[in-house]
Amino acid sequence: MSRTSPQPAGKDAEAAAGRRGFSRRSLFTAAGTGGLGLAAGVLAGSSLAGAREAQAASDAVAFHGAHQAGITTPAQDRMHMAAFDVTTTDRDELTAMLREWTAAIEAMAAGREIGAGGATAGDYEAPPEDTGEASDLSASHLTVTVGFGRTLFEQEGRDRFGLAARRPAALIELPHFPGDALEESRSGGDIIVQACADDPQVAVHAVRNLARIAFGRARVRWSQIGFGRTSSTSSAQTTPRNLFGFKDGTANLKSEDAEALAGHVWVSGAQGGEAWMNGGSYLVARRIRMHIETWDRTSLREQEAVIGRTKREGSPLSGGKEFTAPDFALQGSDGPLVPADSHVALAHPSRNGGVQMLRRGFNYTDGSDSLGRLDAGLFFIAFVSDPRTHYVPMQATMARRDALAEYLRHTGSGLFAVPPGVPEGGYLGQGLFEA
Ligand SMILES: C=CC1=C(C)c2cc3[nH]c(cc4nc(cc5[nH]c(cc1n2)c(C)c5CCC(=O)O)C(CCC(=O)O)=C4C)c(C)c3C=C
Ligand SMILES: [Fe+2]
Repeated sequence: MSRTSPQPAGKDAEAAAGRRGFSRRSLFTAAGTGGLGLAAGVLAGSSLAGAREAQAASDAVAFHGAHQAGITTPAQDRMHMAAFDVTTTDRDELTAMLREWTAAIEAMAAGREIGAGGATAGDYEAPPEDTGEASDLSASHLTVTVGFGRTLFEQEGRDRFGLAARRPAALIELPHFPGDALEESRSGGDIIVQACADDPQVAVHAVRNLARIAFGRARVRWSQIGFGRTSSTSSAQTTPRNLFGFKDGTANLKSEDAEALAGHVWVSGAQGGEAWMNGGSYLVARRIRMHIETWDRTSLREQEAVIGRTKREGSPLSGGKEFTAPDFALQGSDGPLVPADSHVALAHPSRNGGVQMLRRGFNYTDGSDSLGRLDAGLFFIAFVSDPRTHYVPMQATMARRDALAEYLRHTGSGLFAVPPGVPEGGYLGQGLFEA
């Protein structure tokens, strides 16, 4: 459909630029220097445009690859995670949506507006293809990671999309753990979307636009915004702190450790299972409310004993510096220097059959409750090669024995199969639907 309303000068030129896929930031900057007509001219040829394009590209994370971005990508500062329930019963509509999502994610990750018309250069009588609130922002290291929940494959005995036989055995229903206070409205979902960026508006824009594209085929079941990373996933990053004030992520798996990632994060043919998951991973999400006010009335001695590390440096209580390995055998006058029921003692690989996980969680705050207590905590995210061996046993032990458990309440939960990365011309989950 062609435009029927009067257009501002230069609009056609802008539309042409849009169809080439303009970078959000370069268009904004150029427009700011003297109107859209000039913007088109600048885009067409000046070195300024080239510089801006380069700048936008410099904080873009590659979308295509063997694995999806947003797993080993250095953890960004902000997150918006959304779980979707699929509302269509038509498999072709579902795959069409995944194709449209793939194109949209590819554009947003590169710092471009979605679609040929973007936010302003499309059909004047139709809703824009991009909502526009990120139009003057750079890519901000946006990554969007997509996974599939158990209910996509089978729900209440129904094989909804002819996928039941393709559900990986590792995509289990997580068991109930002691102390769980899970809320249905914060748990589960057919599809998960994890959008991470260094600018909150870019992450929120990504989820909002995917929800808009999904209209009539899927709807948001729950979503969570996280505002501060609680882990480092690269040895180049400093260790951040969680809302209890402790360094979190010290002993995390790092993206530089390819061997550990191969063993503990990526699904491989060697494990057997569904071939469409090779190169993928499993995302465990737990919304863990932290009893902030109780913690804040707890002595520093007790806080450190609960974690098993010092608050200032994050060093193990057995001595050394932040990255010194804890010595669980070293005794003090009252028993082990790192208490046996401390979080670190119970989570350490030596106590869990050698398993490790890639933690990628975020702090969250959702205001205060009716008693004036902060509704805040850790939105725990971990990527593992098999949740049956790499998450369930550890969580079961912690729920029963971890001194930290007294200060926590798990209120949301989800487990999702994250397929491998998308090759050029492919779409998210293609191997599941087309093999
Ligand atoms: C089941 C897995 C885990 C949950 C759930 C979990 C929740 C949780 N953790 C902290 C704070 C810290 N965790 C730390 C280390 C740590 N935690 C887990 C696993 C879970 N944590 C692991 C595997 C590890 C690493 C253990 C090791 O190898 O030494 C630390 C210490 C610093 C660090 O290494 O990251 C802190 C602090 C909170 C507050 C929390 C729930 C809200
Ligand atoms: Fe932990």
